[in-house]
Amino acid sequence: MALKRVGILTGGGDCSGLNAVIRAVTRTAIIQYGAEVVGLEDGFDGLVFNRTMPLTTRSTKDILTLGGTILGTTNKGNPFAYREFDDRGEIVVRDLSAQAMATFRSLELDCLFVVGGEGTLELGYKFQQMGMPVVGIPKTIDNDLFGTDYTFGFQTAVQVACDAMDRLHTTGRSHDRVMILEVMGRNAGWIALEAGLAGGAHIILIPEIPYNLDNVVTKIRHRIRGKSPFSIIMVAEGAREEGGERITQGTAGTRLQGVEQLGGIGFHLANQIRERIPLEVRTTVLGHIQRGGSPTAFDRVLGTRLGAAAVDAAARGDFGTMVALKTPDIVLVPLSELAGLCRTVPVDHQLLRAAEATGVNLGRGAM
Ligand SMILES: Nc1ncnc2c1ncn2[C@@H]1O[C@H](COP(=O)(O)OP(=O)(O)OP(=O)(O)O)[C@@H](O)[C@H]1O
Ligand SMILES: O=P(O)(O)OC[C@H]1O[C@](O)(CO)[C@@H](O)[C@@H]1O
Ligand SMILES: [Mg+2]
Repeated sequence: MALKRVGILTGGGDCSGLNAVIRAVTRTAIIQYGAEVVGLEDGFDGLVFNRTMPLTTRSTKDILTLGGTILGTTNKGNPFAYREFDDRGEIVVRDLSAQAMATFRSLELDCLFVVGGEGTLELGYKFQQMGMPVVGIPKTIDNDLFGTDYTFGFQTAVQVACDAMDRLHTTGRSHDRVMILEVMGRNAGWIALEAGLAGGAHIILIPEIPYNLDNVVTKIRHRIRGKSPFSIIMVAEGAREEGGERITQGTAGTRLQGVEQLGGIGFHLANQIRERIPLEVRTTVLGHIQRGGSPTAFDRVLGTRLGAAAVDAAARGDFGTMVALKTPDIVLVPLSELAGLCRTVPVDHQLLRAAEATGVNLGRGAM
């Protein structure tokens, strides 16, 4: 189909590479199809409240290397259950999806490119079912989307976490300490696992494998008896002890989201370990540093490939799909196959085998 006017929004937590995607969509739509491109601001809020910005080759010319998203984003603001404070300070929940559909029609868009993780893409799928032509583009540092080898943003987050590990190694070794690094990932351990392997962690704890504390302590004691007494532990924010609960910071600050904010396992683990070993224990929480800053070359290339392929898919009329990396190709996956699913690390994954084969303790089984 001829593309005249297309829209794009970015939703969920930001990550590196979002601007590479925005640039690729904009340039492909203009250069290949002569279309106009409309940016929706702050995720689906832009669609609900008609907040837009024109995107051109000029306005996107210096953003390939830029972190964040020039469109803005939010991990709140579900238009199907929009939470706001009323005059009395009480939370009211309203369905604003019809308002979003009305904006879409008034903007005379041929389609909407929805760049997001599983939460944002589920919303995209709901709008697709209401008649909006949607093409999804998989984003998230968590790498927890089915259907794609990798989401963009993940490799950059892993690189940042790996750099942090390298630095913790030198200080940990110098002081003979146990150094714990807590990383993001929500309910998936991908960042912890890949960055832990890349950074030579001695212990990696992920949500998919509740850890046995005795096991962890045994590994540390084993190292204390050896020639390198220090230990480096990588722990995912969603990790928990066998029989224990995930540790959270309560609900998000504004109370408008209701989603649990994870974090705190690094300090909890430090307290658990400290009592049982003769070394000092220190915790570093990497936090949003993983999401900020310039994307790695891999994420710039992946974002550019996905953005270009998404526009080609729209021009063919392939709506209700997500563009995805199936190495070495970019393929299309139906949004219906992804909705509501979260891809966690399978407990028999080869990455786990490689970790244990090389002596990394995963909080389970032998050292
Ligand atoms: N299961 C769900 N069903 C419908 N809407 C959801 C669901 N989970 C989250 N949302 C909404 O989707 C939006 C973003 O969700 P979420 O925070 O999960 O981001 P995401 O797109 O998955 O990206 P990331 O996980 O990288 O932050 C928010 O508006 C949130 O309210
Ligand atoms: O930006 P916020 O609201 O603190 O969200 C943090 C969450 O978002 C992510 O960075 C991306 O989904 C998770 O890894 C993390 O749990
Ligand atoms: Mg998500």
